[in-house]
Amino acid sequence: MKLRGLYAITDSQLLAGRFLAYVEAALEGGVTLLQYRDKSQDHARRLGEAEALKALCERYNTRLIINDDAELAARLDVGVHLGQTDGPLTPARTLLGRSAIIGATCHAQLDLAEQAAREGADYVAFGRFFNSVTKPGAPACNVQLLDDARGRIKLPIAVIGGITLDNAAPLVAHGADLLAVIHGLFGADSTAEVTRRARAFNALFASA
Ligand SMILES: Cc1ncc(COP(=O)(O)OP(=O)(O)O)c(N)n1
Ligand SMILES: Cc1nc(C(=O)O)sc1CCOP(=O)(O)O
Ligand SMILES: [Mg+2]
Repeated sequence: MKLRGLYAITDSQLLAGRFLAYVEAALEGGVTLLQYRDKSQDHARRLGEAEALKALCERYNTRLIINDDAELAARLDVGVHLGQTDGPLTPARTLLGRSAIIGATCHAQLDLAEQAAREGADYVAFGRFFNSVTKPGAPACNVQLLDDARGRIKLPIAVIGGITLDNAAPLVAHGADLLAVIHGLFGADSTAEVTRRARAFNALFASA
């Protein structure tokens, strides 16, 4: 499967009261990867929501990724996204198997991406590219890094942080494969608007 297009990420606060409706609206518009990102310790709710997302993803032929939690990913037989403090990639690969998608946060550091590649990641993520409402304190990154990554990084590249329809096109032009978006997708007033945004993010790849 080619990892290219919209990478939708959930946010439990932003999606409170409209969680599945907004996720399904995004899936209607086209989502290459869907990440379940919930930073709480409510394990029962996390399991229930992740199971519901897995069922939705199966209907829309989208791959589900769990943020931070390789054990939950293993329980559901889906992929995982690991940051630099979320545990090593190698045991996660052993736990999840060869066919699972495993992604790694690399901030603005190509050496971290090369290390993730050596350790068997399926994609690397760079960010944050713009001011992020969701994670304002994330280290900053710019498109020069994407130019530098060309030739050095063979894996699909996800970009993240403050991405909207107004600022995403240059990232795709500079080689981003996956646009990882929370607020710029789900910070919308209606399900119809979420679907429209998802379609528009995907259209950026069609014209690149
Ligand atoms: C696609 C993608 N890229 C980066 C992150 C950030 O991961 P991390 O640094 O572990 O921070 P948290 O998301 O866990 O707060 C991500 N989740 N997804
Ligand atoms: C979860 C996350 N990680 C980042 C990083 O730079 O590693 S930025 C970020 C938040 C992404 O949400 P939004 O699209 O609302 O800015
Ligand atoms: Mg993390």
